[in-house]
Amino acid sequence: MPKTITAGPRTAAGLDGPLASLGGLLRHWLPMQRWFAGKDRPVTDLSVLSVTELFPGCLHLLVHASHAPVPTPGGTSPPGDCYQLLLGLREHLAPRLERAYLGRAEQGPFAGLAVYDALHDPRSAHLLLERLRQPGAAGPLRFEADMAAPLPGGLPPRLLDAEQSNSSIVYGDAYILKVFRRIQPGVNPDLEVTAALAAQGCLRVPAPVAWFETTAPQPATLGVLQPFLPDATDGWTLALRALAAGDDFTAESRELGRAMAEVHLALAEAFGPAGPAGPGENGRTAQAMCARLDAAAHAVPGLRPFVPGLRAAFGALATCDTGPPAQRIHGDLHLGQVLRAGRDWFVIDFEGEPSRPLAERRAPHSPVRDVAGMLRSFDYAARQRRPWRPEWARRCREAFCAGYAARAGWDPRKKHALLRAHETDRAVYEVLYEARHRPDWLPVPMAAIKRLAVWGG
Ligand SMILES: Nc1ncnc2c1ncn2[C@@H]1O[C@H](COP(=O)(O)OP(=O)(O)O)[C@@H](O)[C@H]1O
Ligand SMILES: O=P(O)(O)O[C@H]1O[C@H](CO)[C@@H](O[C@H]2O[C@H](CO)[C@@H](O)[C@H](O)[C@H]2O)[C@H](O)[C@H]1O
Repeated sequence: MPKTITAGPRTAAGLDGPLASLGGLLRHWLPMQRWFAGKDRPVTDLSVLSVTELFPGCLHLLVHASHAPVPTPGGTSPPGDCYQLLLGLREHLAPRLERAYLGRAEQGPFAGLAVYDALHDPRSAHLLLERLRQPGAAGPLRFEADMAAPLPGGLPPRLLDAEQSNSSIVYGDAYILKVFRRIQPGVNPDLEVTAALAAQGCLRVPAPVAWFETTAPQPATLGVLQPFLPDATDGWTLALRALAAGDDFTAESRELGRAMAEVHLALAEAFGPAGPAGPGENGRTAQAMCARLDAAAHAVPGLRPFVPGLRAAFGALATCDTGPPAQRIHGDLHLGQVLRAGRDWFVIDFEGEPSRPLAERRAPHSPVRDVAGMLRSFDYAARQRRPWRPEWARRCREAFCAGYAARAGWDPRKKHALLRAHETDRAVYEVLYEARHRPDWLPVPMAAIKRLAVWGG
């Protein structure tokens, strides 16, 4: 039977009892993972917030990684983050699990056992699906399923190779389980929003069919299972293919704009609009954008010369008093978050920008922010090829906005100040994201920063 071994903070350096010796392995392994958010700051401490034996040979852990506080313009950097881990323990590790290997436990009850990331292990992935098929509890963990849609058993699992913000397992090309890596207290919008849109009858978003959460140390969503679209290709792959072949991508972009407007309408219906932009609302948004810019410029020195030019975009937003009402939005929209199956576009990953606090990600925002995210993505795609194809991106951006306008009833291109400010804010986010996760990609958003700061668009 699954059991909770312990709960409550313990420092890994001084871990006692059954967890002795895991701390050293985690300290080395965690910062190397793509989804680890604190790569730019040394880990000062690791504490285990909860550990549950999910099934024999597999521990479920919530681990808090602390960092030394770094002064920033807004105060100090966040003291750390909580991560979800599933650790396998075996005497002998099969060669196919070598890339999931953390090391060998040296002491305690696991002494001599190989420790590895259990999500790579088909046996653990299979047992995880079995848990979801039989809703119930395991220590602080709760497994829930939409009983209207019973899940078949025995579907072969495969961990998606793509290194992302989370880890996803596909079961028999029928379902996909996203295991969240960075955990914040509260319901994850990727469950909250997809469930609300499903209840709304929105078919553009795969509906959640099962999920799991924890009740300790605080309630939080840990993973969501959704139908897998086996014949779908993501927008990023399609855009790069079109670029490589010299193909036009405007028809797809127009349909994508239309699909996104439909999703926004369904979101407004499901959660309600937050009301028309009141006086001062754009000013408050502009202030928040300025604060994010200052924090990003503090972390990435290359941004600093452009700060005055970028601030002008936020200043223009502050003085403009119109805009579509704020509402729940996607929050991290780009070409990798949309899938095309046949002629239809689907939208996934409603988690929002992973580095923002959950409360902020769940708050209403201008839908222009999502539009800006997608427009930036066309620019990212066009910059993957040499020579750079600005015309290709410009045509896609126009087509996306035209499709959006046709369905939404308002045209993003006519909200110039709003669009420019949101595009600037998104490019600033991207600079920080790339500096932390993919420094080689930094020139891509930096090129947009230069354009936005110097030419204003
Ligand atoms: N319902 C789905 N059907 C088909 N593929 C999917 C589905 N959901 C996600 N994917 C694939 O999995 C990848 C990762 O999913 P995503 O939700 O973006 O995870 P992350 O939060 O880790 O970025 C996507 O880029 C997409 O290729
Ligand atoms: O992992 P997520 O999909 O939640 O999003 C994060 O990673 C994205 C990269 O994988 C990053 O997107 C940026 O790069 C894309 C190309 O790889 C590009 O299409 C996007 O426009 C660009 O923002 C995203 O910002 C980040 O949150």
